[in-house]
Amino acid sequence: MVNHVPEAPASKSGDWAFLGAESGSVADRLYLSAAEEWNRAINSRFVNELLDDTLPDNVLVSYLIQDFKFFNQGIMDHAIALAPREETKEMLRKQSKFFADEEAPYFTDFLKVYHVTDEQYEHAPQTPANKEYCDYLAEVVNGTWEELITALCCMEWLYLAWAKRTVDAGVVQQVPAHKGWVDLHEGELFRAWTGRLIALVNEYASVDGPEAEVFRRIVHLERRFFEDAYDLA
Ligand SMILES: Cc1ncc(CN)c(N)n1
Repeated sequence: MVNHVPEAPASKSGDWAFLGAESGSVADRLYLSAAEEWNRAINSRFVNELLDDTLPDNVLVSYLIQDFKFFNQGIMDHAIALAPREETKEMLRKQSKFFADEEAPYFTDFLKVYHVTDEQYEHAPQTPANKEYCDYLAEVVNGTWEELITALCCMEWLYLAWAKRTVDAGVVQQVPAHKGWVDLHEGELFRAWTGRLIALVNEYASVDGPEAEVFRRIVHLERRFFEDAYDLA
C-alpha cells in the first residue's frame, strides 16, 4: 500500500510563526515574496515521489550525488567567518559539526549501499542547476553577512518545509534512504536550527535590500535542483 503524502497548501502569512517568522516579520515577508516558486519546489515531483516511496533508485542516486557535491562546498565555514558575533559563530560551529557527524555519514553510507563507486561519483557532471547554484553561492559567500545568512536560512527552511509535509500527514517512509533523508531535515534539531536562522534573518536582513533577491534566487535554484535529478538519472 502506498501512503500518499498530500501536497502542501499555498503559503500564507504566519505559517511559520511557530519558528519565529511571525506575520509581518522580515522572514515572513521574504517567504511570501517567493511563495509561488517555493510551493512548486516543496511540492515538486522529486519530493512527492520521495515522500510516497515511489522515487526510482536511479533518480535518488543522481540527486544525492549532486547533493553531496553541493554539500562539500564549505558554505558553513564562510558563514562562521562572516558572523558578526562570537555567540553566532559558536552556534554555526556546532551545527557544522552536526553536519559532519550526521549528514556526511548519510551520504557515504548511501553511496556504499547503492553501489556508487568513487569513480562514478567523481565523474558525474554537475547538473546545470547545481553548477549555477554553486557558482551563485561562491558569489554570495564573498558578499555580505546579511546576504549569506539569508541564503543559508532560505535553503534550510525550504528543506524543512518539504520534509514537514510528511510529518503533518503522519506518513513514515518505508525505504530507509528516503526515511533517512527526511529525518535529517525534520525533527526537533532541524527545526531549532532553522528557527535560529530565521531569527538571524529577522535581525539582519531587509525586505528592501539585496537580501530579497537572494531569497528568491535560492528558492528558484532549489526548485530547479530537484527537477534536474531526472535529467542525468
Ligand atoms: C540543494 C540543497 N539545499 C539545501 C539542503 C539542506 N541542507 C540540501 N541538502 N541540498
